[in-house]
Amino acid sequence: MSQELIIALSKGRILNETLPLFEQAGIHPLEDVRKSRKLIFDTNIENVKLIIIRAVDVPTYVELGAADMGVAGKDVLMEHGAKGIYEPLDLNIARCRLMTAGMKEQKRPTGRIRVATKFVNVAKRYYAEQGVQADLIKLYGGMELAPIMDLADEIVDIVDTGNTLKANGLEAREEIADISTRLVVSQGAIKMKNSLVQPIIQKLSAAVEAARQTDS
Ligand SMILES: Nc1ncnc2c1ncn2[C@@H]1O[C@H](COP(=O)(O)OP(=O)(O)OP(=O)(O)O)[C@@H](O)[C@H]1O
Ligand SMILES: O=P(O)(O)OC[C@H]1O[C@H](OP(=O)(O)OP(=O)(O)O)[C@H](O)[C@@H]1O
Repeated sequence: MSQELIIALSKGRILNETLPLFEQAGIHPLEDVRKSRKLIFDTNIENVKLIIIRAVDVPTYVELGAADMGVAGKDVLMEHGAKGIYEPLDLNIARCRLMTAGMKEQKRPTGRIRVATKFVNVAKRYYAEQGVQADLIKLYGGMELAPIMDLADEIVDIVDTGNTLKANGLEAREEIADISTRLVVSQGAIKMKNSLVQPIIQKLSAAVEAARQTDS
């Protein structure tokens, strides 16, 4: 029996940029994933299937081997910890920065601070490295509201254009990491399905390079 390969794609913002890269690499779903309520899709390659799940769940599927490969933001991978997951390729999409931010022209208070974020693990590590005592407040979106409502002194969030910060009277403070979307591969797939995995990495790598050339 031929081996099956499962690739987990993040739905939401990344998906629109991921599908054309996969198409260029010779893999496309057999139906329009944006119109379907299905979560698992056959592709033009008989033994390759796509699952389309929330971005935060991609590292879990790949780490536990329920998916062989995945596509997720570096922010999500950093937050998850992504132990034992290989990260062979930067797909160079959804580029943004993970930053601290606070109310415009207000300094960070001295002593303990309250930090609201989706990225509690990354934030905890970052403030500890900076020698800042931080109480983390887990939120699931709209982080920019937290300092306005005096729920937090600072936030840790994604910044792209900076428009969301500006529209809410906040400013970026420190950069924690440069973020882009990565291709990840499970330990098991590297060991047991390398003959399926390697050609996909190579073709995606060529697609990323072609996109880079078009952009420049
Ligand atoms: N404003 C942005 N500009 C560019 N890239 C972004 C931006 N916001 C998030 N990203 C990147 O895109 C990824 C997916 O973003 P998206 O907004 O779809 O996810 P999410 O809000 O975490 O997902 P969900 O809707 O499941 O909660 C993030 O993990 C990050 O890497
Ligand atoms: O710098 P900008 O270009 O304004 O982009 C940054 C915004 O984009 C993301 O939010 P998203 O739209 O995913 O909503 P969320 O807050 O619900 O996660 C992020 O959390 C910021 O709020």
